[in-house]
Amino acid sequence: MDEKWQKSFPVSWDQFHRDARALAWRLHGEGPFSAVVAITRGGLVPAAVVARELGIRIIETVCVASYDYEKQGELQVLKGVGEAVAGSDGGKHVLIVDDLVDTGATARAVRAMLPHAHFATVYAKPEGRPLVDTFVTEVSQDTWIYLPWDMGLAFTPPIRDGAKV
Ligand SMILES: O=P(O)(O)OC[C@H]1O[C@H](OP(=O)(O)OP(=O)(O)O)[C@H](O)[C@@H]1O
Ligand SMILES: O=c1[nH]c(=O)c2nc[nH]c2[nH]1
Ligand SMILES: [Mg+2]
Repeated sequence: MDEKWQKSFPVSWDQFHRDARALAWRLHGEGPFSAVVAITRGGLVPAAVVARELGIRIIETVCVASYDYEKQGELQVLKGVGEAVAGSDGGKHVLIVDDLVDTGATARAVRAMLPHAHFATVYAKPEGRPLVDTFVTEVSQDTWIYLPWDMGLAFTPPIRDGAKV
């Protein structure tokens, strides 16, 4: 692990589903929302859960890439928000969903596209937190969140032999 990341926060599918559902509960009172914009790829999974819970059927994507594993590179917007969802009102009644906010670079870029939309993430780190309207769990800035789609089952050495928390 890069020395910038001192702690790890592994999340199972079960836990992620529970946390995404908790996000939907928090968003329930904020709407109504006419559409969800998922920030790919990480936002696709919570967007599906939230859209199911809140009965939203219009799902749009904004495609952004910035990290190559744990290294942050230049932010690239590969696909913007379609006109049908973006409209002319700056995204009023639109819900933007991502898995997490870290430095806030991704959130800042997408917020600029839809300034009046509601921005929601499952996890938030302190630097990015001010950019998010609704989130579920905060983790420290030096924590790397391991999402379930990036992991597989593997042997873990006993604590006595140097297993890391
Ligand atoms: O707040 P930031 O510092 O911008 O980091 C947060 C973003 O980084 C990750 O996406 P990534 O660019 O790795 O692409 P992915 O969703 O396809 O994994 C994560 O899913 C967020 O979208
Ligand atoms: O899987 C991830 N975990 C993180 O903590 C993170 N921060 C930015 N991008 C990230 N992706
Ligand atoms: Mg992402």
